[in-house]
Formats: sequence, structure tokens, C-alpha cells
Amino acid sequence: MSDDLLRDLYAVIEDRKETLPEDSYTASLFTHEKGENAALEKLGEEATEFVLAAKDSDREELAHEGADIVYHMLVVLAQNDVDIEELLDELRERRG
Ligand SMILES: N=c1c2ncn([C@@H]3O[C@H](COP(=O)(O)OP(=O)(O)OP(=O)(O)O)[C@@H](O)[C@H]3O)c2ncn1[C@@H]1O[C@H](COP(=O)(O)O)[C@@H](O)[C@H]1O
Repeated sequence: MSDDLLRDLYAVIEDRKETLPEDSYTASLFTHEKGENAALEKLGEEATEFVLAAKDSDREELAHEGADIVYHMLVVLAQNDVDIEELLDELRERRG
């Protein structure tokens, strides 16, 4: 996954956080009555589904659930005001 793809997705998430459109799933995670727990629970569910897909060697489902994890992880970063560049910097440092 390219940096630009992650940056673009994060920018959309930040926009939804700012503008809170009524028809936006992302916005609903920022305004949920459960607060941050809504996105955290979703992230946990998607991680479990990802593991189950791996156990089944289900390649299609692995890609689907993996994308769900990346998206919900970015939402949780945005909820905590952690910029996408911090994540990318961390990955770059590890690459050496
Ligand atoms: N990448 C995503 C994305 N990934 C997952 N989801 C939503 O996350 C929810 C996941 O819930 P579920 O697990 O129940 O849904 P599911 O994946 O069909 O079901 P499972 O197979 O996982 O069980 C669904 O409603 C998906 O639509 C996403 N919603 C939005 N985005 C991105 O965010 C942008 C803005 O979306 P809105 O906020 O809706 O405007 C979109 O253009 C996309 O780029």
C-alpha cells in the first residue's frame, strides 16, 4: 500500500471528523453514543474476522478484512489526533 493511498484515506477520515456528514459511516463512528469504543470494538471484530480468514486460508476474505482493519485503525488514530505521518515515520524508521 502506497503512502499516498494511506494519506488520502486519512485525509477523508479527517474531513468526515470535521464536517460530520449525516450519511457518512466514518462520521457515525465519531458521533457514536459508545464514543471511541464504537471504532475500537469494530477494530477488534475485524481483527478476529481476519484471523478466522487466515485460519481458513481464504485469500479473498483476508484482503477484505485486512482493508477493514486498516480503515478502522486510521479512524482510531484520527480519534486520538495521531497524524498519519507519525505512523508512516514509524514504519520508515523500522525499514532502516
Ligand atoms: N475504507 C472504508 C471502509 N472500510 C470499511 N468501512 C465500513 O465499515 C463497516 C464495517 O462493518 P461490517 O463489518 O459490519 O461490514 P462488512 O465489512 O460488510 O461485514 P464483515 O464482512 O466485515 O462482517 C461497513 O459499514 C463498511 O462500509 C468503510 N467505510 C468507509 N471507508 C472509506 O471512507 C470513505 C468515506 O466513507 P463515508 O464516511 O461513509 O463517507 C470511503 O470513501 C472509503 O474510502
